[in-house]
Amino acid sequence: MMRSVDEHLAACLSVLSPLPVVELPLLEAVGCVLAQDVVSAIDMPRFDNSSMDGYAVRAAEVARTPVTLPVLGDIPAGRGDALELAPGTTMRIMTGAPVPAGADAVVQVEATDGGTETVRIDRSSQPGQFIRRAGEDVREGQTVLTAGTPLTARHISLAASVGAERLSVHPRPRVLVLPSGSELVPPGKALQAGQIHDSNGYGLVAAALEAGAVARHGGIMADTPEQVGPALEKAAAEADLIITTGGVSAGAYDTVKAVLRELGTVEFVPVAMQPGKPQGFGTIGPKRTPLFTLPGNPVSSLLSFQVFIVPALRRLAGRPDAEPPHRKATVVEGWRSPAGRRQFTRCLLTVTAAGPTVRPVGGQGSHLVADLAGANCLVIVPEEVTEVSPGDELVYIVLESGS
Ligand SMILES: Nc1nc2c(c(=O)[nH]1)N[C@H]1C(S)=C(S)[C@@H](COP(=O)(O)OP(=O)(O)OC[C@H]3O[C@@H](n4cnc5c(N)ncnc54)[C@H](O)[C@@H]3O)O[C@H]1N2
Ligand code: MOO
Repeated sequence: MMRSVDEHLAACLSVLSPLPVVELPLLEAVGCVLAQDVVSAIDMPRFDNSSMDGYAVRAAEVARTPVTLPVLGDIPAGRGDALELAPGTTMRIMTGAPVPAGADAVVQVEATDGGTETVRIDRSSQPGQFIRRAGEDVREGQTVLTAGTPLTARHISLAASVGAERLSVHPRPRVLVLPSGSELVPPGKALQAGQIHDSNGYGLVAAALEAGAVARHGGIMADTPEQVGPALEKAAAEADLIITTGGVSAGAYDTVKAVLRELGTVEFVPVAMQPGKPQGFGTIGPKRTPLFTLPGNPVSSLLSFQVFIVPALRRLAGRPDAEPPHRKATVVEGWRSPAGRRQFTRCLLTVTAAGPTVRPVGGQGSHLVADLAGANCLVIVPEEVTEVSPGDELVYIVLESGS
């Protein structure tokens, strides 16, 4: 009995919860989800300060211009001693410097002769002009960032402004990718008869990095229980999520499946999708580390990552579940799809003035990595549809957000 894509995803997500909260220095928290509100201990601006390089004045004293006033000193940014502007005088002041007591406006230098002993002021000023008031941005005790916020540069900048040095966050999930197969050798090594380069290991680590995880290639596992067993146990201790590929269908050397039957609670289920039918998910080891066994075919493994592991990583990282894909495009060239299975068709999405259109890219065999690299979206063909025709409107998933 096959499981639907939605049932399998729900089964995987039901055992996952956000990773325990850690405190991280600001720059390590970028991309993580904030787990605790950030409250400001200070007003911002902290003190009334000038927004222009110029002269601190009493507005009433420069109402009629030109007027010449003595300059009694300089206030650079960072000056901290208590200052008071004597009546009938002025002080030079720089952008960001504290406004002296008694002054209620700043005249920008361009409206003066720029003098340092005395200054001629050519333009009158309103009370409050060019003064940034204490607390007008943030009040002491104000919550500036709320738990649940995915932290971007804007949020890190704000946290730094209020002096937060470390933030409580859900950490980035640590993902370990373990491809299996005695035929695999890493790129860079010469291929002997019967061998192929491991592409899944690299593709999946790249996909996990793109999804915001801390991802690592854990090395190729040959199809022997002596390699697979210890590699999985070690991974269970080190990672927050393990991905294996290969060795899970009906082959005589499907070692991953055989070893996991002994090791954990991993369930192997055919899922009603194409490609990517043979799926496995469960937990292993004392920490109950989640583990996905993805099919070995390279296209199937990357596509399964999109469908099941992207949502799983969101859950671990403390992000809310994404909305199901809903954007639609118009098909310009038809194709066939198997009955009873949800097909994820590699397509080229083109956005024109008339709206988005899609056409299939190359062959749909799950070994065709070149054609996958040429696609930029996956079109979702519902289970009951067997024939896709030009003019049909179908939902699609964009493969890379950055392109
Ligand atoms: N008798 C059956 N045979 C197969 C079935 C089936 O239902 N009955 N399902 C087919 C489907 S669909 C898929 S998908 C694959 C899944 O097989 P495995 O997950 O066990 O993967 P392998 O057999 O180890 O490898 C499949 C294929 O992919 C290549 N491969 C594996 N790992 C990598 C890698 N890291 N980098 C690049 N290429 C890799 C491997 O050489 C094989 O060609 O099973 C079908 N068979
Ligand atoms: O399901 Mo396989 O993933 O079709 O190639």
